[in-house]
Amino acid sequence: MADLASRITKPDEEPAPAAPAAETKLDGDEEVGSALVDATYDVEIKLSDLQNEEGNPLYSVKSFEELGLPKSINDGLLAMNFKKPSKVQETALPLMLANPPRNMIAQSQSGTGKTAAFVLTCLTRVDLNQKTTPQALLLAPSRELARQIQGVILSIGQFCGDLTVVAAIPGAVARDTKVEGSIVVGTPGTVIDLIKRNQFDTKNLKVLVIDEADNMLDMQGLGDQCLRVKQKIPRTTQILLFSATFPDKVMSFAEKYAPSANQMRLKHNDLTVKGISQMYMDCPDQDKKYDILCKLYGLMTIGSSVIFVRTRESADEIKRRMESDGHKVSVLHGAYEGVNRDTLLDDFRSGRSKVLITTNVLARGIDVSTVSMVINYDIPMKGPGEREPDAETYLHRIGRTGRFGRVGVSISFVYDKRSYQALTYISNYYGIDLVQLSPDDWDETERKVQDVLKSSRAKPDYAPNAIKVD
Ligand SMILES: Nc1ncnc2c1ncn2[C@@H]1O[C@H](COP(=O)(O)OP(=O)(O)OP(=O)(O)O)[C@@H](O)[C@H]1O
Repeated sequence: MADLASRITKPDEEPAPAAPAAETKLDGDEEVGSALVDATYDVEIKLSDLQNEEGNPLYSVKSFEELGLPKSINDGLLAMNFKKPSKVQETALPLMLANPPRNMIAQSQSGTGKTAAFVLTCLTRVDLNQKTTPQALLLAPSRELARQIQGVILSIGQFCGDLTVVAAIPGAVARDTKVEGSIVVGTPGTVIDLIKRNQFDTKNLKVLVIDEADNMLDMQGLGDQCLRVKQKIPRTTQILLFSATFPDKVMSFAEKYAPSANQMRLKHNDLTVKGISQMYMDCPDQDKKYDILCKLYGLMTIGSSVIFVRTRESADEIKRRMESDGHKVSVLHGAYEGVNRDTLLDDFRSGRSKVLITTNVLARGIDVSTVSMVINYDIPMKGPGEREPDAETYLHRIGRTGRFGRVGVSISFVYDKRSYQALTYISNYYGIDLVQLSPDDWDETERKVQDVLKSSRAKPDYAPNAIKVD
């Protein structure tokens, strides 16, 4: 307990200020119009300031044009309102685009634009005139993330002519059809099945991207399937591994999987994103967690939020109870069928549903810019008997908010010695100061959370990629 106490700010202290500093200004939103910006808010964001701040993961000195990308791709970036690359884009892109192609292992904080970095590489490397020949394969751990990446490819590549991108996810490719597209994005199990059934010809693949690579290459999980994919692709295929986390135990395997790779690595202490204010709620016991959750929602008008729980059953149970208490919530986990899952996430993305209760299935990669709060209803644990704190999953979960310079709050619920110790371990691992919230002082809790959220609430219809950059 003493450990956590040294890491947390005392209840009567101010919460850590949300980055960026309160004096910075929020620019209008080019796409949705400046009328949406509430001028009375004094905490405002300016992405260009963050991108000029050395040491910030969004910092860059170059423009996309200087990275030598084709005009059609630059036009796509412009249409998405990407004015300047982030650090991972600026640093990794020239290395990935150099010839002869070299493998890459790249680590960068959550929400800092890794997807565009590898998508730009794929779009630059494939011959888009060969519309039916798969030349780039991107693998992700969930159907939601694969679909999201497919969307990013189609957006960035919107001026690249007749771009064909196939989603190789459960139920998407009929048994008797060939995978015909320049780029394929999928989950490893489905991709292996398609290769086995000769539906997917891999012999022309020039690039293989593995997103969330530490998770994908973990031999307790999807590692075996990723190895099988590698055995089926040409030896010359450029391999790109991306994640916000690369624990040492996976790293040696990653280095074998992508030999002689260029590497971009981060230290534990540099992994957290400043825009996410990390807090914890000291709950009296397990049973009170639910009441505290409802109280939190009752008190606060929060943008969109995600509640992470340990099991599918508790996700369903919390949904049932919250609904019977008059809250409108959605739930998504692995027990749901594919297309249902797509609808659920689409509802959440569009704001039709504002609260999403989920398991670790959505802990990684999902990019919904309106998410201003993440709740760790259960502290993530891993290993046999779930006895070890899962610092990686913690980081990915909280990273669903605070994306690309936005601000957000994460609240982790602790209630007993074990959960308290697990959070202590996680906060020490990343060197973070967690702010304590007390269920006995709701005025103070509300103030601490709202202090952070008011800047993101200034733009209720915050569209993805819609921060205006000077
Ligand atoms: N250069 C840029 N300018 C403005 N917005 C950008 C830029 N690059 C990426 N973005 C936006 O930033 C958000 C986060 O990007 P992305 O999803 O790629 O993060 P990530 O690093 O892959 O995060 P995670 O580790 O959670 O998967 C997206 O909404 C994306 O559109």
